[in-house]
Amino acid sequence: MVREGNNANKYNVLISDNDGDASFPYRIAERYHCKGFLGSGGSGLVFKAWDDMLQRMVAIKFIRNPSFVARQRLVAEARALAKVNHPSICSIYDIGEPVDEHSSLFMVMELIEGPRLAELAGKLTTTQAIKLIHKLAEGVSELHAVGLVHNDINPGNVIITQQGNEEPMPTLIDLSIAGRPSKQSRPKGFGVTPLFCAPEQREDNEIAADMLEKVDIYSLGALLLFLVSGQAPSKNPAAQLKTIRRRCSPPLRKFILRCLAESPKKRFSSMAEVVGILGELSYYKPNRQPAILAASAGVIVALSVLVTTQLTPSAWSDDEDSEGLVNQASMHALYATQLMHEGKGREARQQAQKSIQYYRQAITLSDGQTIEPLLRLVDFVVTQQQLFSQSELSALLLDTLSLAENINSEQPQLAFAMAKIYYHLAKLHQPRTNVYQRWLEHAKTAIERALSIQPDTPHYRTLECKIDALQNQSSGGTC
Ligand SMILES: Nc1ncnc2c1ncn2[C@@H]1O[C@H](COP(=O)(O)OP(=O)(O)OP(=O)(O)O)[C@@H](O)[C@H]1O
Repeated sequence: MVREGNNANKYNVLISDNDGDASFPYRIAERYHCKGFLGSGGSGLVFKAWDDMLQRMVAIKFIRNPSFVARQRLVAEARALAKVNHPSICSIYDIGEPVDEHSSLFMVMELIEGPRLAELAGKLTTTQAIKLIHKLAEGVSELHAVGLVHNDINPGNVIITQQGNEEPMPTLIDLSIAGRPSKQSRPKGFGVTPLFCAPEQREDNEIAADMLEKVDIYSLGALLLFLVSGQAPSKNPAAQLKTIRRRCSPPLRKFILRCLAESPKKRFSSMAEVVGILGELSYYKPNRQPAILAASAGVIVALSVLVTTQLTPSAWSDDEDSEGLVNQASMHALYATQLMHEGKGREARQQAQKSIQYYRQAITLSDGQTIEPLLRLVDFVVTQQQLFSQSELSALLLDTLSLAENINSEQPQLAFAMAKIYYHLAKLHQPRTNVYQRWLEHAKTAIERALSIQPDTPHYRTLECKIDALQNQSSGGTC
């Protein structure tokens, strides 16, 4: 059967249900062979193809109606994709020139095959949902770090892949309306998906430059709500969340509501902050808390008051396992974030210190059997710029490094954890200082060690690229 409808375009391309019969809408470089139609959006038609030269399957995006503006948009999308290297953001391979007068530009990218996030709504456990959105947030945070905002994160733009027993990996596609925060004209209402876009994206007023990233924060919160409840956000997400109390702990509810705040100013300050909190939430297990805590399922403050007044690290450390200690650390970390948001910096700092204390105990107790507490401590410390000075953060990382050095293990994860510590130590120091260069060299050696044991681990590759980028930056080049 041949279908046209939604996919009709200037070239009257006919797309067959039988993958083998599909053909590209216009002629492109001969090395690419059409292997089927993947999908279409407002401006593009995407096909699966075989790249004869590099002997691999790829996805190719064609312009639906080639015009000067459409070509500019494709180039802008390609450039946006080229700026980021993260497993949660679709990789770009090339952008090709027209081959004759009836042809146009085309974009060659990584082929991502799997279900859309939309198909998983309501089917994952809460922890799986948090972990998935955590990975996605890491990718979006990389986008923000290079000055881009996605603008249209929705369940149709995230494809889930899974290799063997590894955890599912979400990949964000379609950066066609990704914009720079500094840009004057934003893609107002253009192409965005109404149920998942921020309220300000539906209005006519210009969004202030410092608020542009908040639209992605809103959409990520909306995706998480969608995954745990099976429903898109309604006008009253607080009421919606109450109906799924059993699946949604008080800190998670609070997190989602803050992402979905009507006013962008009330949302989290940055995607990096969102990444940090999702990391904590993925470890938070309400059923591991004492009954009295579970019963006080009101707000995180109630939980935290109990934490601070009734529990001391030493009281817990005697009979607590490493996982329990990490859970305690997460609670204090979440509370620290809450206090910081309320402007209570001193109390927030105390909670952050408690969290660090618990993480340290967990690292000692786990004795190298799991590297998770070490990585989580590093991730927590480096997101605390508001609470600790640069020299304090540096001292905390050095302290963590000595804990890591005491672990006697050949695990690649340990090398990865150490690479991460060295990388952040370098980031805390001024470029071109001797100590900066030394940390970077150590980071490079450690990540190479991890990669020599487990070469195809995406997050090892991502860190390697970040280290290379820092090295290039200090020598004036780019990654
Ligand atoms: N890298 C990829 N791998 C596999 N399938 C893809 C890939 N990129 C896009 N697709 C498929 O093609 C469809 C259309 O892609 P996309 O949404 O990027 O097009 P678009 O026209 O730029 O979107 P819009 O203009 O609506 O923002 C997607 O919904 C998806 O099904």
